[in-house]
Amino acid sequence: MSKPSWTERLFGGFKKTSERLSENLAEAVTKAKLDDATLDDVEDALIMSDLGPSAAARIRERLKEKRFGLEISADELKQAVADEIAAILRPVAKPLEITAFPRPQVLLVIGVNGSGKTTTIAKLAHLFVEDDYNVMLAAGDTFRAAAIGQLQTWADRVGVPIVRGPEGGDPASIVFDAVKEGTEIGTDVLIVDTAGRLQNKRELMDELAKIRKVLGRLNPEAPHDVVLVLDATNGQNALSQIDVFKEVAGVTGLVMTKLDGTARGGVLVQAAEKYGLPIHAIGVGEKIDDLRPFDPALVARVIAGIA
Ligand SMILES: Nc1nc2c(ncn2[C@@H]2O[C@H](COP(=O)(O)OP(=O)(O)OP(=O)(O)O)[C@@H](O)[C@H]2O)c(=O)[nH]1
Repeated sequence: MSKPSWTERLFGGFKKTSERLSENLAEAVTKAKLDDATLDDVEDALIMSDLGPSAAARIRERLKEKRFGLEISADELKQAVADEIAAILRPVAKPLEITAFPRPQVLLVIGVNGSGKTTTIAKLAHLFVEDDYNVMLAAGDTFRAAAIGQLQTWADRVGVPIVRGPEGGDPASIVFDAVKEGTEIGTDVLIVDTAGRLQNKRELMDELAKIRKVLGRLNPEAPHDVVLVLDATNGQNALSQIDVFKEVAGVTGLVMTKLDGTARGGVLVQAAEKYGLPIHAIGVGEKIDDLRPFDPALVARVIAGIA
């Protein structure tokens, strides 16, 4: 059997989310014409699918403006909802671009333990390597020896160099060494793993501030990107992490992981609507090529359950 295409995997990954919304929308259309009762049901369906009250109300209003009193089938409704979801997602879809000069472009990757941070770093490295960039990793999560080992394994698998220090070592000095070494060997992108311990905001803030200070000495523009990795299966909790990390770490963009196997993919729309932060990519599996740049029209269709 041939390997499924990325689109097929995306549909497969989002299956639970799209089934939920698609069923809820189909149930909403019990009358031929779009009236207030149907719009209420659509709004409820969107909220139940984790799109959040604000995006749901916005989509309801847009549908009302465009279609009120007109005949609409379940399929047309799904398409109309997909169009509105795409309109919310489009402004935030922004792939990570390597534009920094001087190089390397420094990406700090943050997120709570288990969010998929390490895997996402490896997947991003793989994407950049595929685009012919020279990539280096820095093991700035020195809190646990296992985290350093895990990143090393991924670096070997992807075939990129890694700068690491001992467990409990100083992340800022590892990042400093990495930028120096990266500059010498012509690295385009330096991806820095960090210990995203939200349990202690102060410690995390201090650690990131120190990394920034050290980086700033080498290149005032660095870090160029502060990417927050979120686990979609955490639903609303993932969204509250945005609030905290925005305040603590100056997040510049998001990657949402584990959109496969959750019915909560709607949180992606909620995140887009509520925060307006760039969404760089989405993760739909554990394999190295299970991360792709974020395509709003495709994702909107998948969420609305249009094959
Ligand atoms: N299904 C699925 N699993 C994922 C995805 N991304 C990561 N994972 C899995 O989630 C688990 C945690 O991923 P890690 O990358 O180790 O997460 P981390 O945030 O670095 O966590 P720590 O290693 O505990 O700091 C691993 O088993 C990954 O394989 C995804 O998009 N989909």
